[in-house]
Amino acid sequence: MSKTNRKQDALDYHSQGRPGKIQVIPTKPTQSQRDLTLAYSPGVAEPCLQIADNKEDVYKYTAKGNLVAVISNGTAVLGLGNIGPEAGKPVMEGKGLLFKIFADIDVFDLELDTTNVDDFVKIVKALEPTFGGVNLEDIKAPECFEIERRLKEEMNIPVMHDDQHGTAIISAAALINACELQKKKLDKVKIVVNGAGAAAISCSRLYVSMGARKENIVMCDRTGVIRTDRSNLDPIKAEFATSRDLNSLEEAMQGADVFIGLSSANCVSAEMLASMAKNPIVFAMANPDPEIAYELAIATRKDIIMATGRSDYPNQVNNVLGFPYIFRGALDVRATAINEEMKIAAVKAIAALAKESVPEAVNMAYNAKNLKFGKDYIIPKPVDLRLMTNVSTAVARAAIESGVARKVIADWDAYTEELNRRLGLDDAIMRKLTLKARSAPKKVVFAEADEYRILKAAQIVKDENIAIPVLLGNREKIEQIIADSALDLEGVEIVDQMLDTERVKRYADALYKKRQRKGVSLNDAVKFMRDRNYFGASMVEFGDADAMISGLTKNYAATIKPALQIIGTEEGVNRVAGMYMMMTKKGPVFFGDTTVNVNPTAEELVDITLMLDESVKKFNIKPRIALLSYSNFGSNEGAVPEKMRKTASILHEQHPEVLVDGEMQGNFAINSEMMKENFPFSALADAPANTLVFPNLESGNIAYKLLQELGGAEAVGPILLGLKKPVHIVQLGSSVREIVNMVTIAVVDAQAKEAAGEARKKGGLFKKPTKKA
Ligand SMILES: NC(=O)C1=CN([C@@H]2O[C@H](COP(=O)(O)OP(=O)(O)OC[C@H]3O[C@@H](n4cnc5c(N)ncnc54)[C@H](OP(=O)(O)O)[C@@H]3O)[C@@H](O)[C@H]2O)C=CC1
Ligand SMILES: CC(=O)C(=O)O
Ligand SMILES: [Mg+2]
Repeated sequence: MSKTNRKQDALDYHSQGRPGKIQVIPTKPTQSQRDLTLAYSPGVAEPCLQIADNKEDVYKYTAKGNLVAVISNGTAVLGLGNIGPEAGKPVMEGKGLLFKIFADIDVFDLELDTTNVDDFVKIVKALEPTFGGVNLEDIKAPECFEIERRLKEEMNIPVMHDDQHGTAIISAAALINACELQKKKLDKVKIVVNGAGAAAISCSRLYVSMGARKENIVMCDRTGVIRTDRSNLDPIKAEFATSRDLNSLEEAMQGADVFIGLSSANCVSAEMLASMAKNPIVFAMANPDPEIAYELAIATRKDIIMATGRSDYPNQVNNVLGFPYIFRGALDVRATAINEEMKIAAVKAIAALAKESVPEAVNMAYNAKNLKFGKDYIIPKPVDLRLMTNVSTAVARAAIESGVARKVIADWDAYTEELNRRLGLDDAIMRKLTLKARSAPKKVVFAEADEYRILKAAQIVKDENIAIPVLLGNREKIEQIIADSALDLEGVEIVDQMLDTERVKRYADALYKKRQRKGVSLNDAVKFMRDRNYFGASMVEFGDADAMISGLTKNYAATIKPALQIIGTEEGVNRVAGMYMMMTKKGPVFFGDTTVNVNPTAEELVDITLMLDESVKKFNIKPRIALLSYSNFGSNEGAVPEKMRKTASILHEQHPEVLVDGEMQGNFAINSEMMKENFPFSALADAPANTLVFPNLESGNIAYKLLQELGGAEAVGPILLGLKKPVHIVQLGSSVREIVNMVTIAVVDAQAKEAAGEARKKGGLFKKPTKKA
């Protein structure tokens, strides 16, 4: 894309539709006259009076606790300089947008038409009743230092000048990691800082507090090197003045280990970079254009670690990685300040996160195969949702421990869940299942281990200790993909069924015994074992693995058939069925059958309902089951309503312990108020259904797919019900996240089946067959 096009795109982005980037949205219902009476006069007087009695109640009855002011006077907007408050507004709105999407914090951006420090301080101070925190932005040095100092002293809510401290926190995290990768010690490195403004001074101060030596720092401004013998030396710049005989940036750069650019575009040359020490670290952070272009820098030095403030190159060192989460943590404990302890906690959390395995969603967002801690990935990416939990939690903890919190967090797991919920990641169930899986990880055989996504999922479940993966397939091919994608699967067992003649024979013998009267010869059985779905299912049957995952590249029937022939259904169960756990905004809802039975009879639907009932209980959820149709309790005639009615009647008669009702329409099933008003006799009148039984495969399948695409619900499944041992089949083309979810469920399923087997054995009801392998 040409530069002119990009310019027009950026202008269009801001001007099209409703101008600007943010709007205010009510958080309470406003449909009825009653709502309006409560929202405004007279109802609103009640919270007013409560707050008048107790000022702290402002946090209870208003948006204050989640509202941050982003305040600027436009005197140092990005690296564009003093362009004024109106011209700075797009940046401040942009920060508002980032606060919201990354940390669910609401922002009013305020652009003040004053360069006078006293006026600025007076205005902001008077805003304290409105806001939970203040983010000062793009105010030039040296005024910014006094403004921030005075506001911190005089205000009782957290105040942070982000260009100072946000930048310092992120760049310090990046610097620690870059030093480690370049094998340099922070207390030894020679640092050149170009720029002596808000960002540069604060970054240098933080590096010193983290171990860098002041005497190893040379700072430059527009005039050149800041020397102790400079006349009229600004007292803040004097803090980093050097007594060394250096006159220019060019001279300062010679032999330096680290360059920190917080100045303006293109003021560093290739020659300057070439003169730096071995394995240099260069953070050219001026926005929007860095001190030296990324391409030029990496072409000049092969041994460089290069970072910029931009999102379109590797290593974006930008304060966006910090401010949303620092304020989130501070607001959540109602901190009175953002202090050094909280900043250092943020540095450590960000630096540590870069070393953890990268979620596939992040890889996908950057079109990367497998981002990994290294020269091109020294700090996390801004889209990494784990920043929210890791950084906010670290900041909140530090606030409590350092005594600036007015609210204490007692249950940190619940807090983490709350943070995830804010991001719409309300998959508490999946997290609980993950914990359960981790408590006793099981051996899971991956039948399609020559697929990158399967291998990436195997690495994740191994890293997270959810399962012990076994990779089934051509060894050479698997090892090649692992090497090409830099996956870490060291020590993981690979089974190549083509070369494992002993097991092929053993498994084929068993299959032959089972199927010899169904047209399968021993020769056929041996041939079948070359198919990984037959071999994998046999591994599970023989106890060589506890569960199998397959189906990514084959259709459902091709995977399910071997499992049925080799493993078979559970005792007393005549069929298998598929269930989806749909993660909706209203919590998890289970859908069945979505995968196997095309047009089940009422009797077959009874079996399916009982299987769903059993399975939902395994998730520690009390099933509330609705039998769906286009009719409510006889309101319409037709084959389908009749079938569902018959299913309900058999279940009510033969299984009164199951909480089920029908037939009913989908909206009544999940809206208990509607149900109560119209059908108060229904078993689902008190609370909505959480398990939906569909009359046939097409309705179930269509419903879950539409909900996934239009409703934004995550689908976990299909969870195969009814098999004696856990075989789970991921959908054709599933994502890594979906595969990991299925492995987690397979492990929990294996644990449950093992426990049920033990219980039966103890009760003498069922003698477990002795394992042969
Ligand atoms: N990546 C990130 O996250 C962030 C990047 N920044 C970037 O850092 C830069 C500075 O921002 P901020 O500190 O807020 O602004 P300030 O106005 O407070 O400071 C700017 C400083 O840069 C110096 N400077 C400007 N041009 C040059 C040059 N060619 N050579 C040497 N020094 C120069 C100025 O020198 P003098 O004192 O002589 O005028 C001044 O000291 C901007 O480009 C901004 O985009 C800032 C915050 C975050
Ligand atoms: C990123 C930022 O805050 C700046 O460049 O000013
Ligand atoms: Mg800024």
